[in-house]
Amino acid sequence: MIKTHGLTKRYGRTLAVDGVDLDVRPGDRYGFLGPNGSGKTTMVRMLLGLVYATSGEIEVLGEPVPRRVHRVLPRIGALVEGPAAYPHLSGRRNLKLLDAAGPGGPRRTRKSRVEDALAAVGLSGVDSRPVRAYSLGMRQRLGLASALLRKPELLILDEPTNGLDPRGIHEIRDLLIQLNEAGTTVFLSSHLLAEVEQLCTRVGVVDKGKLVLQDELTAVRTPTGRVLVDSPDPAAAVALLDGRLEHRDGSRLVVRHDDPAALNAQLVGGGVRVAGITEQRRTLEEVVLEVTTSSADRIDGASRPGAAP
Ligand SMILES: Nc1ncnc2c1ncn2[C@@H]1O[C@H](COP(=O)(O)OP(=O)(O)OP(=O)(O)O)[C@@H](O)[C@H]1O
Repeated sequence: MIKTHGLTKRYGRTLAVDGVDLDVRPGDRYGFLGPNGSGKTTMVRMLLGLVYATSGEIEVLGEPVPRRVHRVLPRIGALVEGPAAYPHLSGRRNLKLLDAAGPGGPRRTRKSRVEDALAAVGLSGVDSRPVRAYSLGMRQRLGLASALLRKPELLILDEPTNGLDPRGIHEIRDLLIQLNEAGTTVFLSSHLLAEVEQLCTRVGVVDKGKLVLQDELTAVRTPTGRVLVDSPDPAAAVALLDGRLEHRDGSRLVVRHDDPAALNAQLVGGGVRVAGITEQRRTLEEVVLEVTTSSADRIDGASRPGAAP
């Protein structure tokens, strides 16, 4: 779906993207994760032919970009930082103009295409007020609606939940999962670990322009060699565990063990009731901290004494 080879972008002395080999496969919900300033936006812009690479190759939907980007763009939906819209027109009017401008489909079905896109992003009740009166979250939703107008095979989204409140984030996540299950491949950039962990099936981690990790989320989140047990008979469980108990918090036990099924059989066989049992896996945060260096510009700039808030 998206492949890059040795993709590099230099702005003067700044190496914004450094030799990235991206591999986004059909059906992925791919999270491109990195702190602010790590090169995510530059990467997204290069994929869309908006910025030229210094070196390296890009292929999107089997076509070389930027050379054949005109063939690619009608098949994808994109949302890049600060979605553009005519501020004096309503969201609905903006979408109609956008639909008319592209190879969206016949004019008589335009209204239904626009209403479908508005409904998908939770904006169907929007009135005729101009876009300049929209909140940041509404603008973001409108941007997503424009990305959906052409029922794209691939969505490329730069920080799609920027400016949304928790409910909005939840709705957009559900929408992206729904679209993905209906066949759309989703590529999104984000600096939010939790967002990627909850939404994505595959993850790429970028650090100072370099791709330091790329894999399926389940492969990344490897087992820790611990099993989490919840039992209404914790004391009896501990007695059976033979020194393998690592931690106990009320009815919850952390046990050094790598086979939850075998442990469950042992506990139940010993007369211990088990309310819940799962294998503990590393969190995405632990994995990311391991593969990235400390991020110079993460947040610390604003918290320095005397720095502007
Ligand atoms: N047009 C430009 N001219 C010069 N430097 C740039 C330009 N665009 C980006 N950069 C630099 O390239 C690096 C990567 O920036 P980029 O915006 O791609 O990162 P990002 O991960 O998207 O960050 P953010 O989430 O803050 O947008 C930064 O050091 C940035 O200052």
